[in-house]
Amino acid sequence: MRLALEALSLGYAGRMVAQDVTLELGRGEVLALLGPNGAGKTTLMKTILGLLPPRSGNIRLDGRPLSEWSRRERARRIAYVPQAHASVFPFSVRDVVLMGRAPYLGPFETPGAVDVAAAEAALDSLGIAALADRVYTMISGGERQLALIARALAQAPSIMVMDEPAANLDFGNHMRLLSRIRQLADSGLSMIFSTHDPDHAFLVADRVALLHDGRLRALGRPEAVLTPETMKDIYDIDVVVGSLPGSSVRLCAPRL
Ligand SMILES: Nc1ncnc2c1ncn2[C@@H]1O[C@H](COP(=O)(O)OP(=O)(O)OP(=O)(O)O)[C@@H](O)[C@H]1O
Repeated sequence: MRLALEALSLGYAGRMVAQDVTLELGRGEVLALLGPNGAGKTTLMKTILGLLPPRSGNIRLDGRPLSEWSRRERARRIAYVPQAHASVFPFSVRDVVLMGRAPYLGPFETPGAVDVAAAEAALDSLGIAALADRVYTMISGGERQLALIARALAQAPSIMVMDEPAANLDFGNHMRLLSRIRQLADSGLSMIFSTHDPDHAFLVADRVALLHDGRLRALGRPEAVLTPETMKDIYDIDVVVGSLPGSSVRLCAPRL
């Protein structure tokens, strides 16, 4: 098992966000993290990344407690894609992506040919090679999001944790990203991504973890977890779940 959360409690000083979260993530598995605003998705991701200590319980990476991994070792295994932010520093997109190579460089070492090649390959694989020389602060929110995903790919991790990765993307890039997530998983990368859209889970996730009211309310295959009953219970919205004629993919539509 790549990642195991064992009876994990998470939160901030004086504020418990969720308790008793137990789940495992296997090689090449895609896990979608859903839950209402404030349910604790970002908090859970920060805890998995070692940015926030667990309140109790354990996290194991490749069977070894996360607390025993050095920051550098951890960064070679887990990459994080935050929500696109506007950096204040006018780095080129290529340099932002090259930052993903930091865990492989010594303290004063500058990136070499292998690092540049990894950055270029990551940019290429997302179809944004043309952005390489643009200034990160002067591209669109969606382009920044793709650059951050390229940075994570350049890091060559075995697990990628993504906070609403499709939030800023147009419909085309959105669908291309989801299919890229599936391809990367099929090549062995394990993925956790948060989303507010149940259809994202239906499209690419192997399993869904649903956080609500301080608990892991459900964990399982999208079709087992994202039912009209659960959606009503969690979001107080009536939905229909089904497939369009000629398609096997399930979709979730509101009954307004
Ligand atoms: N730095 C912090 N200190 C204290 N409480 C925080 C902090 N950041 C978030 N919280 C609280 O922790 C809870 C979980 O927040 P979190 O950001 O993990 O939710 P989320 O599921 O990612 O929400 P959203 O869907 O709105 O992004 C919320 O009640 C939030 O107010």
